[in-house]
Amino acid sequence: MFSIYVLAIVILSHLLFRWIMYPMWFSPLGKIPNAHWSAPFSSFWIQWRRYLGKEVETVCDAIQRKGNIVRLGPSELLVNDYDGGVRKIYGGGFEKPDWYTFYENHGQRNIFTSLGKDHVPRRRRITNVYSKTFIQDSPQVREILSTLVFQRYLPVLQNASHKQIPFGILGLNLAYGIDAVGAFMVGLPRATQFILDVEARNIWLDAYLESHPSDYMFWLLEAPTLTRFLAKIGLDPIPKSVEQAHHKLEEWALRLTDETEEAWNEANLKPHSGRDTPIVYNQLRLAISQELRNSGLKEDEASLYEVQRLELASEILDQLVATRDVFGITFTYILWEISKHPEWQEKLQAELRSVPNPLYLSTRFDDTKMMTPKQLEGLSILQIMIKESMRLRGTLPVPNPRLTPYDRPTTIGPYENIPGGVRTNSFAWCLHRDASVYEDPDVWRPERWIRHSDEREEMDKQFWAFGSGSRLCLGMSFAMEMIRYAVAGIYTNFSTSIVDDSTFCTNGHFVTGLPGEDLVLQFTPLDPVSAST
Ligand code: HEM
Repeated sequence: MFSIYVLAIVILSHLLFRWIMYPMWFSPLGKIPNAHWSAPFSSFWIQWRRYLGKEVETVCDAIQRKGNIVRLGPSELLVNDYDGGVRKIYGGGFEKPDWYTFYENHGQRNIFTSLGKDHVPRRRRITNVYSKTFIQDSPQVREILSTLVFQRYLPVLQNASHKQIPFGILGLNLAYGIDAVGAFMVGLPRATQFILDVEARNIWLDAYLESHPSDYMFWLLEAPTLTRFLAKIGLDPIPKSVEQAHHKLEEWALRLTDETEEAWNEANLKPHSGRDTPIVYNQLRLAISQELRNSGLKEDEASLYEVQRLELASEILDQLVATRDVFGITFTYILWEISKHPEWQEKLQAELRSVPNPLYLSTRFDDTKMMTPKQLEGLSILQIMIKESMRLRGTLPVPNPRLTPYDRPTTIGPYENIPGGVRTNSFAWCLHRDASVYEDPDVWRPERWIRHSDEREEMDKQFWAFGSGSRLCLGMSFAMEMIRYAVAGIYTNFSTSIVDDSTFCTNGHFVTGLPGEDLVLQFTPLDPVSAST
């Protein structure tokens, strides 16, 4: 009898030490302030907040109360200290967790989801065509952007402005991003034409929304293993329609890949010209062929191995999904801010119309005389207005999770000996609202980017709209080029004012492109006399 009591006491003491005392006082994470009293013992609290869709406000509140490095769960941290943590975590190549697996297509990893040693060679296949130098010097990119902005996108706005009807801009902006990135990847003739074809656009966007369902993203991102297990025992929390919609997009991407492969083969006989060139596909395809040859496999140039075909399709779909996820929404936020600030809008218009070759929208528009990317980038008012808008709302407020390395203890800020496998989370949203770096962080103030000073250097360093380190956004330079040309095209030719933003940006609401969300603007043509000269 006595020995049973002793055994029970030993077990209880062990459990008490293992699950309460160790995580609270003895673990290296024990020194880090807790966002919630239960954080050392359980992830329930933070996961529940995520489940309720309140992650961002929860972490903002935790930073206010507890500082820039906070414990969210037994093995999970929030890191909002750039020099003490973010730089090391993202610059040091800390691994991505299971969170990203959801973004695989065809069961194949892509650049975004690749892990460990698989990442660098994948990214290297196409980094050169996504580099700023390539994009700014490429005549094909220029042709693509001039076709999309001046022959498709702006005429839609011109039409609305002639009829004096307010225009809901979000759908058009989503379409612009997908059409442009698609044209860059697979060539203009094969890319989508969603700017013009609203019906096809809506079918694709609906399939996207069904396959990325906001009501179930918690399960898909935060609990993929549990979700798979529940599905196996017949308790799948995710409706079948989600997988079906994803499958539909995968089939679509595969068809696009096959069409581009056909064009690739034909181009061996008759090379592509200009904007018809599938720039990214060519690059990927050449790299994959080379890898096949290096591995000793004999490749028949005309037929891709099935795995490579799926890999190409996975990459193409992922980059279009990345564009859908962030580009159109970010671009719409920029137009929203510019529309809210008429005094800055006027400064922008004056700058854009004072250059030697303004981007006037006229039937005589000649893209060979179009402002060059470098000229555009040199327009300071344009630059600072875009940057300030992206500081406030650059992208979806996601945690960009990483894992501390297993092969060595890690130091984050003043906290040493953090073991391997601890999840860290950092949000551009919070870094951009750090009052010690950005004075009055909630205020849209482009002039903060004008002065060159130590403060400006700090602000640039902490500007994290595109992430940092080895997993910096691959599409950053292309996205910035798309934004600059479209914003410049709009404000050379129109003024914008807000008609209705009640479904776009309300307090505590993050736009994801759901039906019902929109930004309705009035486009007023600017001085038609000079616009037709
Ligand atoms: C304004 C538009 C955009 C913003 C704000 C943005 C933001 C980001 C951010 C913050 C990351 C890092 C995510 C992480 O580490 O978890 C990222 C990665 C990535 N983005 Fe973008 N992005 C934009 C447009 C695009 C476009 C147009 C493409 C199309 C090619 C793209 C492709 C990617 C890819 C492939 C990655 C993964 C890179 C890697 O893991 O090596 N993004 N983006």
